[in-house]
Amino acid sequence: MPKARKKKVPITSDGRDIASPASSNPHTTRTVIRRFHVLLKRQGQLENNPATTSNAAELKKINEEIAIMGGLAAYQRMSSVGQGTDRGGGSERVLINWLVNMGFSTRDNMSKLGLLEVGALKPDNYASCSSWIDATPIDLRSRHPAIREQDFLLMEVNENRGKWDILSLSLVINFVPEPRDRGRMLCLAHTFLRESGLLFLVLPLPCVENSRYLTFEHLSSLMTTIGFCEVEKKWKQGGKMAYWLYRKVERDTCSDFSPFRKRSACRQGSSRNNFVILLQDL
Ligand SMILES: C[S@@+](CC[C@H](N)C(=O)[O-])C[C@H]1O[C@@H](n2cnc3c(N)ncnc32)[C@H](O)[C@@H]1O
Repeated sequence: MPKARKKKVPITSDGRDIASPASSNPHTTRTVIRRFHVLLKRQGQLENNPATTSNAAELKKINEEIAIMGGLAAYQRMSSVGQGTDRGGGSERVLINWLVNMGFSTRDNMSKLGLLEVGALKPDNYASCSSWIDATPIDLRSRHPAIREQDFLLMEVNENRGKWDILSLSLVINFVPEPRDRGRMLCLAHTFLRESGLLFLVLPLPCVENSRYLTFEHLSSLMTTIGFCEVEKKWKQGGKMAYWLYRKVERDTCSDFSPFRKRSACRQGSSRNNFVILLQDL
């Protein structure tokens, strides 16, 4: 007897429903997210390369695979599953904890802290702190009416210069395929923060622990060059995430971006990844 055929589920659906993350085990989630990163990176490279026939063909194949996987919608769904199960909750908990310890939640007669949350999968990550944090969540693709659909890299510079008390880039830099755009994000964050404003940065630990081009020390000097001073850092051996809190300081007038304009190997070995952040002159 022929086998009954499984009913096909449309995997390219654009469900903006944040309440129903795909059921998935952590291993599947990580595998899919990793594949997305590989595809997005290659997509970015091909889009910036000369338009040859073979590049166009490869780009078409990559775009098809991304679409078959469900596009950004599926990536966001997987990330929100990862946010819940894999990491014991969202990274905002780490930031909130640090801010509470710094006394921000108990300041009298102070206006609320204006927080720009870039790459927000949920609209209410900071709801528990609404008495002292005024959060503005944005994302390339909004999953909820309260999340503004906005590319951070295209935000109006003059409108946002010095506007924000806190800016969150949690698992966003590693999503950006082009290393110079990653650097531009960090520079824009510096511009958008008010004097002494705070930047919350989260990266998957392997981006700094096992990259050929980025170590903790290299990241630290890159951030100093941009004009950030480290306030807090949290990661553990064998963990998945690394968290930092930086304070904006005035950028040195003779800040030299040249050591960060090109890749230079910090570590050797074939098992390394190639994650890198590059800076361009301002
Ligand atoms: C891995 S999710 C991270 C979500 C969440 N912040 C967290 O920590 O789990 C990355 C999100 O960043 C968003 N993103 C990437 N580049 C962006 C940009 N230039 N502007 C706004 N959002 C961006 C993506 O659309 C995606 O939803």
